[in-house]
Order: sequence, then C-alpha cells, then structure tokens
Amino acid sequence: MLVFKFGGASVKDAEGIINLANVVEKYKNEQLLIVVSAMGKTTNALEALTKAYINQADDMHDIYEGIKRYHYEIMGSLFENGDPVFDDVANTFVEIDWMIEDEPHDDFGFTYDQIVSVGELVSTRIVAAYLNKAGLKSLWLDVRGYIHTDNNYREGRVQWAKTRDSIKGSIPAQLERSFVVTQGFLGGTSENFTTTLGREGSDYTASIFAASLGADSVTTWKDVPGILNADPKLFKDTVKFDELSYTEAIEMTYYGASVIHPKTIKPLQNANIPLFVKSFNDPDAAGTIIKENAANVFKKPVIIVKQKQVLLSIAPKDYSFVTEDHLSDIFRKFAEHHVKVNVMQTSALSFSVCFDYKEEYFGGLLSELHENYKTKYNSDLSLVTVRHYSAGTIKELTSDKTVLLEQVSRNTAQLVLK
Ligand SMILES: Nc1ncnc2c1ncn2[C@@H]1O[C@H](COP(=O)(O)OP(=O)(O)O)[C@@H](O)[C@H]1O
Ligand SMILES: N[C@@H](CC(=O)OP(=O)(O)O)C(=O)O
Repeated sequence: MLVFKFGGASVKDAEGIINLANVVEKYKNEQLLIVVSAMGKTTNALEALTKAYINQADDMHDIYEGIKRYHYEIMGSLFENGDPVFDDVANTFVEIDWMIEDEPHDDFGFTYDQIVSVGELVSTRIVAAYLNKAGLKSLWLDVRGYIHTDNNYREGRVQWAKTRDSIKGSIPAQLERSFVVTQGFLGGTSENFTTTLGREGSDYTASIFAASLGADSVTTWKDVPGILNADPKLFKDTVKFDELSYTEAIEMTYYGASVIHPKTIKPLQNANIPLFVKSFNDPDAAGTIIKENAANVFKKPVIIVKQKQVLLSIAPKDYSFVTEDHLSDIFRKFAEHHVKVNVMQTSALSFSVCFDYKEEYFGGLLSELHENYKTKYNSDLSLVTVRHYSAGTIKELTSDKTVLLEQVSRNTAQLVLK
C-alpha cells in the first residue's frame, strides 16, 4: 500500500483539488491512504484568529468570516448546491463558533489546537467529497482516533504503541474497500481533545501511517520538482537531487530545510520505507527518492535558510564566568519557554544562542532570565546553514551582510546574519 501527502499549496484552490483527483486517478488500482493539510495559508489565518480571540480583538469576526468565505468559494466551484459536503463543513466550523462564544481558556496551546485543527478537518471533508464525486471511492477518517498523543499542545508527542495498534486495527481492511483520506498535522489525547504535531507536521503524519502500516512508500506532492540544493524561492539556479540518503535528508531537515518536516524521515528510515518528493504539477516526473544507500551527489553545496531568528547573549549579573550551573539553569528556562536552540556558543563571560523568534513566549523568557542574568539580543536575523560548503559559497552568502556568529565544522558551516 502507498501513502500520499498533499500539502497546503496543492489544495489551495478548486483547480488544485481537481488536480489532486487527477493524480490519485493514476493510482486507482492501488491501496492508498491520503493525508491532506489545510488549504493554502489557512493555518496561518487560523493562527491569526486564535490570537484575535485570545486578545478579544475587534477583527476576530472578520478574520473568521474570511476563512469561511475562502472555503465556501472553493466548494462553490466544485459541488452543486445542496451537496451534503456543505453541511459537513458547516458542522465542522461549528467547533470554532462554540469556542469563540466563550471566554478564552487560560492555556494558549490548548485553545490554539482546538481552533487551528479545523483547517485540516475541513480540507479533508472537501477532498474526500470531491474524490467520491470524481468516482474515486474514498472514506473520510478522523485522524484524532488513530494518532494518539500526550497533551503537549502545539507539539503533541506521539504515543507510538497505541497509535500503531489503532492504525493496524481497522485501516488495512478499509484500504481494501476504498481510499482513505485523513488529516495531516493532528492528533488526539486520551481525553479526546485535539492536538497538533508542530507546524508543517503533515509530512510527519504520512510517515506515522506508513511506518505503522508497513507501506511500500510515501509520496509527498509539492510545488517543487523534488528536493533541491536550496529553496528556489530564495536562490536561483538550484539543482535537484535524484536521490538522497535518509541520513543526509535528516541533516537537511534538522537544519531547517522546510521542504520536509524534520520528524518525518526517522520513522521511515527505521522501517526502510522510501520517501518520494514529487511535483503535483508534473506527477509523472521522477522527483527525489530518499532511501537507504542512496548516492548523495552534491553538484552544489546545500544551503538552508531559517528566517526570523533571535540571537540572545546571556551573562551572569554578578560578572562571574559562565559555569555549568548557569547553563543548566538557562536551559531549564529555555525548555519552559519553548525555545528550540539552533546554534549556541559559549565564552568565559557570556553565552550566545540563536533560536526561532516566537512572539508569545519571548517576553516571558526574558523577564525570567532577568532575575539572574543580563541579556542583549538582535532579532529579525537569518541563520544560514551550508552543508558541503566551499569558501566561495560562504563569501557569496555573506558579501552584503554582517556576520554576528559563525560556526564551522568539517561538513557544515552555520552563519547568523544581519
Ligand atoms: N531544499 C529545498 N528543496 C525544495 N524546496 C524547498 C527547499 N527548501 C525549502 N523549500 C520550499 O519548500 C516548499 C515546499 O514545502 P511546503 O511549502 O512545506 O509544501 P507543502 O506545505 O505544500 O507540503 C517549496 O515551495 C520551497 O519554497
Ligand atoms: N497546515 C499545517 C500542517 C502542514 O503540514 O501544512 P503544509 O503541508 O501545508 O506545510 C501547517 O501549515 O503548519
């Protein structure tokens, strides 16, 4: 059996959904589980709605109406009036209606997951209904009963044994009867609350299903021809990898290559399941295959850019040296305030760390650090990682920039740039 994953870009409009059905049609004789993300930039819009709700902002209803309108316009192009999908989608949006009528819950992460998850619940209703309309028999499956997580909202940790049992229990028999369409990015807790697996986590969902079912392969359908040596939105003259080893792909995604979610590859490597990254605009092209023993051919260095970085320097207030005690105290605070360290460097008197800026957690982190430390920071920086670098590439990347931090090892150079 095969697992397909269609991301937001592939289902951003009615043409995208029709194209998805055309791609799936080519595999109509296969057993196929299809993981779908929220349509277009819906997750960003739902994040904005969550923040507006928490802050009881004036534009909350406008944001919400915009999200609904976007979906209803797409449905209007795909379905006749009166199609049951309109009621299914309306009933799904009701989950948000109920939530935003009440006072905001104290736990931001909990509220976020209950609201943001509606993007995938709705997109999959629409995709499953359209596949059925196109004669491709499909069952809509609520992933929250299959991917079990703890209640670490916004980054649910998968409970693998329970998840594997649930997936293996009923899905193989269902796949003999029809395609299965389910939500990426979502999980469910033991109390039946919704969790999300971390932004862009739908690739990971595909990998969880594939590993649990022993799939023959996973294919993620993207708006790029495969994995390239750099993001084509940022760099010209990129080259595609025909194949990559699991290890190289893990390294790339770990450093932030956003084409694949970093948690995706390990479960596939453990189960030796190949991952194809292919273009939904050119479905017959080969794309990139990630597998064991692949020939990693680097015609050009791999460049990975992470934007919206903060570089924070932390020094003990009493001018003492930075000791292990300080570091363990600082790291405990990082864990509490959701900091994920991308690069760090210590000197005798200060500790510098580069991480993703998250507005909702940064203020709290700083005020807690200020009890014992002095801090200085620069924000809106980029972190550029170059694998298999050459001196020329680094010179080119830094020519019109200020380098605030640099770390170079045998294979990998990392630069924090302003
Ligand atoms: N090394 C890379 N190779 C290909 N695409 C990349 C790379 N790094 C970043 N990208 C970006 O990843 C995007 C596709 O991933 P993503 O937007 O997450 O897809 P989706 O959400 O549709 O699954 C591309 O449009 C491209 O801009
Ligand atoms: N919709 C979620 C999950 C996801 O993976 O989306 P995409 O496949 O479009 O990156 C997000 O935007 O984070």
